[in-house]
Amino acid sequence: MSADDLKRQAAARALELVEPRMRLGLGTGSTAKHFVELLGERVRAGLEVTCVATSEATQAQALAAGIAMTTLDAMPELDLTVDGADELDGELRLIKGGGGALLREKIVAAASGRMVVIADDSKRVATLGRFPLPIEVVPFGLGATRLAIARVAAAAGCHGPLDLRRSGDTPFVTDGGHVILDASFGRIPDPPALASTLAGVPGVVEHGLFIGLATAAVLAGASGLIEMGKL
Ligand SMILES: O=C[C@H](O)[C@H](O)[C@H](O)COP(=O)(O)O
Repeated sequence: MSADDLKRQAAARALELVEPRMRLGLGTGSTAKHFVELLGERVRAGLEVTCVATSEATQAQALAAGIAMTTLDAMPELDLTVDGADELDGELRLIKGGGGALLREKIVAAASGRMVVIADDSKRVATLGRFPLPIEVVPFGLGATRLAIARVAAAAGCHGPLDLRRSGDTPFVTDGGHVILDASFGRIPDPPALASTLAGVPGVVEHGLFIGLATAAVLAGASGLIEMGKL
């Protein structure tokens, strides 16, 4: 079975959690894309839900699928968000932002009563950090912000290059107009400590550590689905 088949299986399991009239957050990435596709099929068959997207890409996909979309301004509380992840550990702590959507994803997850992660089981790690941690920063003062991040990260036991993400010949720009530093730490010994110290660096808009946000996960692997937390 391909990784894409596994992602779809995880998405299909999460779809079972959706009930009529729910307020949903829709994630971003190749796994969340399956969820939006499957949700669209249910909506076209008569299911009523209202959704908020975590990126312009997901917004466009959802609208094309016929899903009713709104904003967190009109609907500031959501019942359930279903989203992918780049890594998750045994405590449902995540690294997100491989697709650059971490800021909106975190805002939407924080506005949701539940956040369910869907992924293939290759995303499960013992210690976060193998996947480079995306850190969204404002372009102004990038050099100074990068140095400050390196210093606070070292104090939290994290060392490694902070690479400006590129899209071809130019820096990758997020939906919010910011840029991303991908931090190749290898391992993050204390994710909550790093998360809080990064949040205090001027110029850092958000980082891809999601701590205490995911309430459950569905991981699809060759031997079936593994569920973590309370679905
Ligand atoms: O910014 C992107 C998101 O955090 C994605 O949810 C994450 O990168 C996982 O994406 P995928 O399902 O494509 O592996």
